[in-house]
Amino acid sequence: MKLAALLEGIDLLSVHVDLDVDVANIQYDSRQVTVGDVFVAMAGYETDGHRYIPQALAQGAVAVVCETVPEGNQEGEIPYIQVVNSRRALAELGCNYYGHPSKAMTMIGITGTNGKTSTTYLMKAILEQCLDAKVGLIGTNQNLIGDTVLETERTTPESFALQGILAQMRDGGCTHVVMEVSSHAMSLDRVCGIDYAVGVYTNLTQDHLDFHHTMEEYCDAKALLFQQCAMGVYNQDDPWSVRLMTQATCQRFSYGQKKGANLRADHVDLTAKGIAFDVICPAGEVRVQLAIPGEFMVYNTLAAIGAARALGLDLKDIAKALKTFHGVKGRVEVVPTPDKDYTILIDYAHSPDGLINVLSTVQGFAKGRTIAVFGCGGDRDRTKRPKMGAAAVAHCDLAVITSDNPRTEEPSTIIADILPGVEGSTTPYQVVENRIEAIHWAMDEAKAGDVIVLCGKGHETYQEINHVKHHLDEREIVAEYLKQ
Ligand SMILES: CC(=O)N[C@H]1[C@@H](OP(=O)(O)OP(=O)(O)OC[C@H]2O[C@@H](n3ccc(=O)[nH]c3=O)[C@H](O)[C@@H]2O)O[C@H](CO)[C@@H](O)[C@@H]1O[C@H](C)C(=O)N[C@@H](C)C(=O)N[C@H](CCC(=O)O)C(=O)O
Ligand SMILES: Nc1ncnc2c1ncn2[C@@H]1O[C@H](COP(=O)(O)OP(=O)(O)OP(=O)(O)O)[C@@H](O)[C@H]1O
Ligand SMILES: N[C@H](CCC[C@H](N)C(=O)O)C(=O)O
Ligand SMILES: [Mg+2]
Repeated sequence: MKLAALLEGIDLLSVHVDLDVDVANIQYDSRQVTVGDVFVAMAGYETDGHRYIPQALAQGAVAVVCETVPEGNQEGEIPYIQVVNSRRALAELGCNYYGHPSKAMTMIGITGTNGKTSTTYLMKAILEQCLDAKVGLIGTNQNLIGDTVLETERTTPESFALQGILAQMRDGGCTHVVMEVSSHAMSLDRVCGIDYAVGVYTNLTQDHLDFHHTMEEYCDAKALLFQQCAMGVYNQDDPWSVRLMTQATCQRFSYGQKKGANLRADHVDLTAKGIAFDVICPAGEVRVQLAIPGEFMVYNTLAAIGAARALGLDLKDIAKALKTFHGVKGRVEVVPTPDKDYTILIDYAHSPDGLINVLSTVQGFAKGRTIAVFGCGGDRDRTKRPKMGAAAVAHCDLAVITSDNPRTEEPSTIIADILPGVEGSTTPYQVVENRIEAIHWAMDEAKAGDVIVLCGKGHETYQEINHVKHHLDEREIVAEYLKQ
């Protein structure tokens, strides 16, 4: 593809390269550059891509896209294009390179602290059943083209990779894409160039303050989605929704349990086996049943119904589709414990609000004690750690404090950050630093009717320590210990 075609529509400050040159690929990591590529230099949080321009050129880059004039360009021999914002340029290059795949499909973007993954799967099931559509899904657990799985590292991939995935979805026959849009993605322009038919907001509670610094900044990052969609479907019961929608440029459709919501849940019935409620909206009323427990699932279900209604789907068809939904890996997932009189659940709660929600749900139906096994991720928001500790002991009967993904931090330091939130509570707790031993400890401790909730790792089948992912699948740990 010619460089000129790749740059179409992009705001350029200056051009110092032959635009007729053929481009093989686009790279934002110099280490990936091969002959014929364009290298996009981006300033980051760890380092600055502008530093690696010489390396990219040495490896055969035909042009560099950058924000500042490359160092060492005294002779004027570096082929570069200066732009205002490299991250945005990378996204726009991606749109051009792959032929704007998002324009060929109906795009649904879901944002919020908790519930994004759960809601994307609900939405995919609704679209497949109601429209017989082939649906692409992008999110934390995996990317899906219909039923074909693509592994993923990020909740929302970097923009260029994202456009590549969307192209695969378009070429694979998808008519709809449901995707999680993280706040990092909004702040770092990963979804730039995508026009969403529907944007969905679940909720906002503390997480990622290492990156966003304040809740206001975090909210405003998510709010950007509602300047990039035609219809915004939002949780009216969430206190941040007012601020979130202040800057919105889209049409609005609210959901919630309180009066005044455009889509409302009433006569909510919560049991150990799932949820049931009446959905009331201008199009009519229908009883919805879902085989996943938890009041938070009422909200995720409302979010998905709201998005489906925004696309014009029939309310009764939506309810029918939800009846057969079987859940998401690592979200309130039951682990087989044959011959045992206690239950084990795996869940992805990794924020104070996530813990409150899943543990209070379990306390609502557990016949015995609710035993929470949890830790906090390393290299992430430190201020959420004592709050997660306090949330856990307030909503369980026994807390087992352990490691999550320590990343580059000392596990004992992370646990020391959790403990101030736990101390002073009357709920007993035990520290077992090694996660496998912590699970064994909880299983040894469990009595008839108890429910052990393994929190935080959900679908993850690894533990990340010092940049290395070590295999750790909680399903296998339980199964192997039961065999012994
Ligand atoms: C905070 C954050 O999101 N950082 C992302 C950001 O990194 P960065 O800008 O700090 O990059 P950097 O390491 O400083 O490097 C700057 C530039 O120099 C380049 N470079 C670097 C070294 C070199 O030798 N050559 C070179 O060209 C890098 O490729 C990069 O383009 O841009 C990188 C390139 O796309 C991402 O890989 C990186 O994600 C990091 C790894 C990350 O952990 N992100 C997490 C926090 C994240 O995005 N999470 C969200 C939310 C999760 C959720 O709640 O669901 C997600 O969407 O997954
Ligand atoms: N609507 C909700 N409100 C609060 N907590 C929720 C909600 N939905 C799910 N949770 C809890 O949060 C955990 C994470 O849910 P889910 O994976 O759907 O969220 P997410 O927004 O995709 O998270 P991430 O940002 O890490 O990808 C669940 O395992 C559950 O414990
Ligand atoms: N997307 C979230 C996932 C956290 C999962 C949990 N297991 C942890 O490592 O904290 C993050 O990157 O912060
Ligand atoms: Mg997710």
